[in-house]
Amino acid sequence: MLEVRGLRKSFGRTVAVDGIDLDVRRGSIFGFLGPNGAGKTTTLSMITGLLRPQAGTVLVTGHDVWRQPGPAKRALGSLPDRMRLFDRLTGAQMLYYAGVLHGLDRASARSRTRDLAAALGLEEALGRPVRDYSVGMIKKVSLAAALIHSPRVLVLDEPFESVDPVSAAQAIDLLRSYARAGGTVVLSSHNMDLVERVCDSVAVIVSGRLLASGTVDEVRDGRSLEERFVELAGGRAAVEGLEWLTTFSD
Ligand SMILES: Nc1ncnc2c1ncn2[C@@H]1O[C@H](COP(=O)(O)OP(=O)(O)OP(=O)(O)O)[C@@H](O)[C@H]1O
Repeated sequence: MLEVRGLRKSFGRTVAVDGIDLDVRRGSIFGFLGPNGAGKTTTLSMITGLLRPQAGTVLVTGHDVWRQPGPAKRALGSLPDRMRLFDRLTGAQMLYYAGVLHGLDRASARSRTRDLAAALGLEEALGRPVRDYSVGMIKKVSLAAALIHSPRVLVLDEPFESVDPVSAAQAIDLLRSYARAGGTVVLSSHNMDLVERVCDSVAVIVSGRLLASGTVDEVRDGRSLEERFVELAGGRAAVEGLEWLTTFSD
């Protein structure tokens, strides 16, 4: 469903993504892991067509995101990082807007809004402006907006960030049933427990390069995913030179 080849992007002298290849199968949930600044958001933004790569190709359901943007983008649902929202709309208006923008008729946009709000625990919030939402509620309404047109491929940048455990469990149930029905999910996360619970396969990106990819068990290689991740990311830095921190200001 998703085929990425030789993806590359620099910002000035910073090489953010340095030749990434990825394949994600239909019906699977793929986790994209990496330390801060590793290149996850840059990669996901190139996959969804928000950012133009300097080299490489992205095929979504066989369609090139840059050469055939129409069919590729119709197949995609996306939750970008730090997305600017039309936050004077209420949650219900925002989801209705996302639905009709993707070609749903009005009645379907309204009924799917209700279904998604129920599945993600957003019913009480639907009538309030999105700008009054908490960070976690914004994630949930953005996830609902990504799902409303039932895309073939979902690309979610840190969908669980700031989301409480009950809501995260609801979101995971929803993603699992979506994947069982043949949907494909690519998500990035720093939460290793959630990734181990929800993902079939993972890839670890460090400094713009993939250092490991495969099933969760293959990448874990007999350890916990967190231990393996820390090792791939270069281990923990020793806390030195911060003696002043324990002198306390008073
Ligand atoms: N628009 C930009 N202009 C300049 N540099 C950028 C820009 N976007 C990203 N970068 C740089 O590219 C690198 C990769 O950033 P990216 O946001 O993809 O990392 P990330 O893995 O998503 O990090 P995090 O886990 O902190 O969200 C970083 O060094 C970042 O500073």
